[in-house]
Amino acid sequence: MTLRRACTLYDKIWDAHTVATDEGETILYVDLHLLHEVTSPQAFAGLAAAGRAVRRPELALALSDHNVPTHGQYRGPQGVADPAARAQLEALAENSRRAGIESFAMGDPRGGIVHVVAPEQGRSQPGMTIVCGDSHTSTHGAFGALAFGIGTSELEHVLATQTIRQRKSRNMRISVDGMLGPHAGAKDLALHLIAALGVDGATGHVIEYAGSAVRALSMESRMTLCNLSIEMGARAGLVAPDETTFEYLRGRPAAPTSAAWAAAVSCWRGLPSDAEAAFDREFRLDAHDVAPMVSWGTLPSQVIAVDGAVPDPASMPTAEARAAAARALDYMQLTPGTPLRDIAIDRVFIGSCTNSRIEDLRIAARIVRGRRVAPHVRALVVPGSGLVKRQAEAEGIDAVLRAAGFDWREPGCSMCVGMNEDRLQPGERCAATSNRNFENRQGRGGRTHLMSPALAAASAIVGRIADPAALDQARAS
Ligand SMILES: CC(C)[C@H](C(=O)O)[C@@H](O)C(=O)O
Ligand code: SF4
Repeated sequence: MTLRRACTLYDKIWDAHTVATDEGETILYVDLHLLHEVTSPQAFAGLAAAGRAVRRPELALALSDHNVPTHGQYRGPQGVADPAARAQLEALAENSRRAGIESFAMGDPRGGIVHVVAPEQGRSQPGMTIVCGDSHTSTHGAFGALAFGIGTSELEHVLATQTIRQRKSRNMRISVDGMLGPHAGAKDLALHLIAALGVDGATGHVIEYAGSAVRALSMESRMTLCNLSIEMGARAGLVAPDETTFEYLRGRPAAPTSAAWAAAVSCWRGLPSDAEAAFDREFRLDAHDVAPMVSWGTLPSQVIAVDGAVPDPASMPTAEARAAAARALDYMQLTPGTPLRDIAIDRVFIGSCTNSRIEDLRIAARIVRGRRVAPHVRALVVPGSGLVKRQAEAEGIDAVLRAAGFDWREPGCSMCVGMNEDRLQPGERCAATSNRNFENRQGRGGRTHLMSPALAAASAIVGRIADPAALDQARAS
């Protein structure tokens, strides 16, 4: 009898992709290389300067997402006013054309945010190694893939060799059991975890999310959860593949078909961590304890339940936390003790690779149906891809949102990062479904409150930070 070491999902993917080891580092084979226009131009330029070719163009996919305007995309890069943005978009189109890398042009309905499009096309699959010059590459871990962000010089190396040099991380399991409450979802779970662990809480670790509450999540929700792993410092976040994963992938353009599908599924079934596998760290959470969450500060860990009040920096446990909270409150122009529900907002942004998939838009539409956005609020919905947009339009979601007063746009990163013209004005306060509430991120002087699509939709209607329960009460009275 041979005794096999009990392995985690992470171990299995790591071992299967190890090409060589060298002085404590491992050369991993890369199955999928995702590219976008902001971090790739220098890598292609470096490659060209070195006279090297792209080794496996068929294992890459390039998307224009950060800089694209959210209207008139059919005009292509020529329609982009900002010359620096236009140059990056043109470079991506030209570089991928030359290298033979699949790329969806601006305005192609298959285009959109790279972390929405690759799963939607069936390119992100269980057991893969996936890299991209973007921190939120962790999103693809929802498929049971090892997916992480890389820097521009690494990007050039992947283009040239289809491998990446890595040091293995520690492995942490976060087990969430029980049922999430009616208005709490994957976003609230992720924000709760970031608050509990801190923005550096998972540094040096690859997280595996497990437990009955995680198993019960849809693929869209698993992507939201894995997306935010990076905001607690993790190298990557994974969910073991299961029937939910296979059902999502079945029939997608790049998914295997017929006999190859059966073979792939049978291989994917062997990926989950062995029952006896040991993790370097374990963290457990009861899903009942997760409330709808809202950020009050300028870090994704500075969050509290929506029925709470702005905390007092003096109540923080360390001098560092007190200083960070005081600075955050100054930037956010908030006073300790103010109930979150009393905070008026100017803007609402429903979008980003965290929350712009069809499930997110369905939730928003369900909440705003038959209601109106508060008169002082400007609200924006940016679907994550052209196909999400189409699907939403087929379901009448756009009509519901437009009737309520939301602006319905074309796909891209948009106001998540303010690299196109969708930005907050100085001092504006925004309820946002994105993942980072850093100073100036959504526009210079802009103030971001992170929350779920359900809360952002409810906040748009009330004109203040709100949860859907507040709307139910208003309707009943
Ligand atoms: C532009 C890009 C490098 C950046 C990232 O890596 O995350 C962006 O996507 C972000 O969300 O801040
Ligand atoms: S949507 Fe936001 S977080 Fe996601 S890749 Fe774009 S800028 Fe980064």
